[in-house]
Amino acid sequence: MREYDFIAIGGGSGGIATMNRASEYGAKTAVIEGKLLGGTCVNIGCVPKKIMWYASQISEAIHKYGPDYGFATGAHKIDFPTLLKNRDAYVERSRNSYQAGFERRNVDVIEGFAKFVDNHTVEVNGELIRSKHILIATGAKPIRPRIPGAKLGDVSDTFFEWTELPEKVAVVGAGYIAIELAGVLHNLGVDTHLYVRYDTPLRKYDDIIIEGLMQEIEKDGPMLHTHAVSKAVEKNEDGTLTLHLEDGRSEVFDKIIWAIGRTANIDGLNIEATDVKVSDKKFIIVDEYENSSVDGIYAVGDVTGKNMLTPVAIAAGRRLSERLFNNKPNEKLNYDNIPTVIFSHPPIGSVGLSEKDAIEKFGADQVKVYKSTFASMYTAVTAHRQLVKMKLVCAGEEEKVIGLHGIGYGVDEMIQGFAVAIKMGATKADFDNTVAIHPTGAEEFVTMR
Ligand SMILES: Cc1cc2nc3c(=O)[nH]c(=O)nc-3n(C[C@H](O)[C@H](O)[C@H](O)COP(=O)(O)OP(=O)(O)OC[C@H]3O[C@@H](n4cnc5c(N)ncnc54)[C@H](O)[C@@H]3O)c2cc1C
Ligand SMILES: NC(=O)c1ccc[n+]([C@@H]2O[C@H](COP(=O)([O-])OP(=O)(O)OC[C@H]3O[C@@H](n4cnc5c(N)ncnc54)[C@H](O)[C@@H]3O)[C@@H](O)[C@H]2O)c1
Repeated sequence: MREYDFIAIGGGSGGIATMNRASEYGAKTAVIEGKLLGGTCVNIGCVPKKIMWYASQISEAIHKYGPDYGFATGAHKIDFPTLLKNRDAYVERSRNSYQAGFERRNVDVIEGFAKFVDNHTVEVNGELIRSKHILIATGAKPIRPRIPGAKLGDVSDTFFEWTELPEKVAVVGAGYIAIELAGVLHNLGVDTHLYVRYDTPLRKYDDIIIEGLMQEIEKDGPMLHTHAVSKAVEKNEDGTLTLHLEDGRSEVFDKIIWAIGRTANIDGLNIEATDVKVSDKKFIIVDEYENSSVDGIYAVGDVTGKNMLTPVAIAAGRRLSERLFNNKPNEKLNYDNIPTVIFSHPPIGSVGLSEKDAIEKFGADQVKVYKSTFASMYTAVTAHRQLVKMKLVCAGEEEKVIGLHGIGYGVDEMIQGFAVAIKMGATKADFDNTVAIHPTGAEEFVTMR
């Protein structure tokens, strides 16, 4: 039987980062991966998505803004196979880049699906592997609605397998993935319809973001269908799909994408062979130190259901290894003020509390809000003037900045630095004391009155 100090079940963002860090302190480690190293982010998530987003940005620049900058209009049609070839080659290079790091640090890679035998042993390809510490980092997977014909639709995983662009697509959902994929398809010229269950997408976000996104959608698409509850999908003789809603509405599409959330990926893990507790929604229950209910078994990343973002899985895993193998017994990830971006059109960035959450937490008299709306200079000279909307949420007499939100051109690249300031406890006065960079969109965050 092979023996290790620490093994990761799952070679995605969390598993890889955790084992790499542990091995730097001398731990004997292995990453067990059943499919492709790099997991969701590298193969069917952040990376191929961002490349598709860049492609859609280029398309937007050519067709929407280009003509008013003097560039010729006309037949700039996307060559989809070229995009896919270059996207997939980049993904493969990213995946292969892990190998050198593993070799340098002596991390073993075991190809195959792991399943638990007991609290300290897993089985892979018929071989038993024992480890003092075991990390569950098996990620999450997309869910489909429980309605007739749901299987006829795609999910984000299968979206990345498309070899041609359909003419007409329905995207069902109101979160990150729905907004991002609908935006990509719409800007690549696909007739895209977004179906949400309530009034707007992204309902958990600050009002200013929802307002900004709704304005853009109403002005420029994709076509939004609100109060839309899917009832069934039917395949037609010509191969198209009809999406039926509860209220009797229906429409025909070439493809339907479900983007209605993700659930923990623990099927086949034989978690029942351990004493690890899982939540009603099948996420692994962990404490603030990423300990499961069993001594020596931990979980990080999407499988815990906490902030499903790649840098979160990485940061939590690295801190876990610092705690276990570098004598830092109190090391853990602080989940407050995690910045995040939605790669919509225009992009959205957010860190800290929304105005609503801040008022709930501190009371309305303790919260002061600064807002700004202006036309992005990039679009202002064109017929497609696009607004940038920004908000600072401040608390207490000293006006500590506890929330920063924006939607607009370039916002995706603005948020990271401001997140550092917020993490350090910056006040509105600190923002005001920072000299602006002109002409940029970001300068607005330090000049609001
Ligand atoms: C379409 C999409 C776009 C996204 N875009 C972004 C983004 O822009 N920015 C961002 O921060 N996050 C983004 N995310 C989220 C991000 O991909 C995840 O938060 C991140 O990948 C989580 O890492 P993880 O290690 O927890 O799991 P994963 O990366 O999912 O890795 C889990 C791995 O475990 C393997 N596995 C599962 N079971 C077993 C088993 N029994 N034995 C062996 N191996 C097993 C799987 O094959 C997988 O490779 C996106 C997600 C999706 C779906
Ligand atoms: N840019 C990024 O960082 C990025 C991009 C993509 C995904 N992610 C991560 O992946 C996670 C999962 O993304 P997601 O978009 O699948 O989930 P999500 O939780 O962000 O959104 C799911 C949405 O689907 C809606 N919904 C649920 N059931 C529905 C139904 N039956 N019909 C219609 N709508 C329904 C929900 O109201 C919710 O708005 C995100 O929470 C995020 O953490 C991050």
